[in-house]
Amino acid sequence: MLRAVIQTPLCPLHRAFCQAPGRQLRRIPSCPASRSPALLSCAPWQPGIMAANALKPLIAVCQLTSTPDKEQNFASCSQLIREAAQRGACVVFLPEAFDFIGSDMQETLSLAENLEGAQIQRYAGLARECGVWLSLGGFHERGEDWASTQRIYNCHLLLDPTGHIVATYRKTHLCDVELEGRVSMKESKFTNPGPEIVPPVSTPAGKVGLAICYDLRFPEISLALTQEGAEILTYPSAFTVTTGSAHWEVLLRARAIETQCYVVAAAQTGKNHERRTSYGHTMVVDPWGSVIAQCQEGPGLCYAQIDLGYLRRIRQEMPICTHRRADLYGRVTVLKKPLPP
Ligand SMILES: O=C(O)CNC(=O)[C@H](CS)NC(=O)CCC(=O)C(=O)O
Repeated sequence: MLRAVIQTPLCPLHRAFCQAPGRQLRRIPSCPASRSPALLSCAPWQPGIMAANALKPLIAVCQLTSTPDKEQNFASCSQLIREAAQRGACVVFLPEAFDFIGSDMQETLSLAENLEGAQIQRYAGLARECGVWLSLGGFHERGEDWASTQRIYNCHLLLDPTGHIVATYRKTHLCDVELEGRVSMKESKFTNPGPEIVPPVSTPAGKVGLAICYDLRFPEISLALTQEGAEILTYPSAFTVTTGSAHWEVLLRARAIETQCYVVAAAQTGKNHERRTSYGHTMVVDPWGSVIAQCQEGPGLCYAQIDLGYLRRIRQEMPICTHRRADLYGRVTVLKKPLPP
């Protein structure tokens, strides 16, 4: 029983309960993380659980309904980040377009800022104040070439608890998709593709590989990041309802299973503006492919504990990375200097 408790990613409520000496671990029905059957079992508190929890850092994943109103979006994000920090999360993940979702291309371009702008400054302040790492998925960034291209980048930033930007990844696969009568997206009309894949970054939860939304459909990038040492793959997203209901969970679990990484996917949910609704289903998948946390409908948070011991055991017991046949199909890696297209 103790074993089951130690291996179970406990939500912060469970964790708090579990750490109280002599208490029973109980299901808390209002907790969105308590979906998996393992979380519903009762177990007596035992010494050692606290130590085991300390080795399994807690992460928080945010689900939002961004609109064109930047102030309102910041207020929503900061509330979630504060709540996550209070519950003890060390890394907080925000979805693609956490800053805003414009109602048309012109509005999107006019609301975009550069990395030195007020928006990122405010998030740096929040990271410092709360003492957390922040994964800011999909910031609408006016890059250095803004004046000449009049296009932005879709930029995923990682901030450390001092508010420093420790990594920036600019979305490399742009979503140009036309499903007649249902979905129409032409991201390349207002976005430049990122020039490179960024090596994973060490955080207290593990080594984080950065990607964004539509990148999820390209297993090559997840494999390249894993071969560079990633333990946690991140896909901050704003999936459509049509494609999300068909593909979202399958793709996330497939990426987790084939790379043996944790997969963290913060998502937009609900009605962003008159003509846009996002799929939601923010989730965390473990390296075995189990969904260990998931948000309900609407804005909110879910939590998971990252157990790198569990990840290592899976990779040891099923060492797929040593079974690759690079002699047959080549090797996918992060190229320091990408080849010209
Ligand atoms: O444009 C913004 O403001 C924020 N960015 C997005 O919403 C992006 C580009 S349009 N959306 C996707 O990539 C959806 C992918 C998707 O739905 C799929 O792969 O099925």
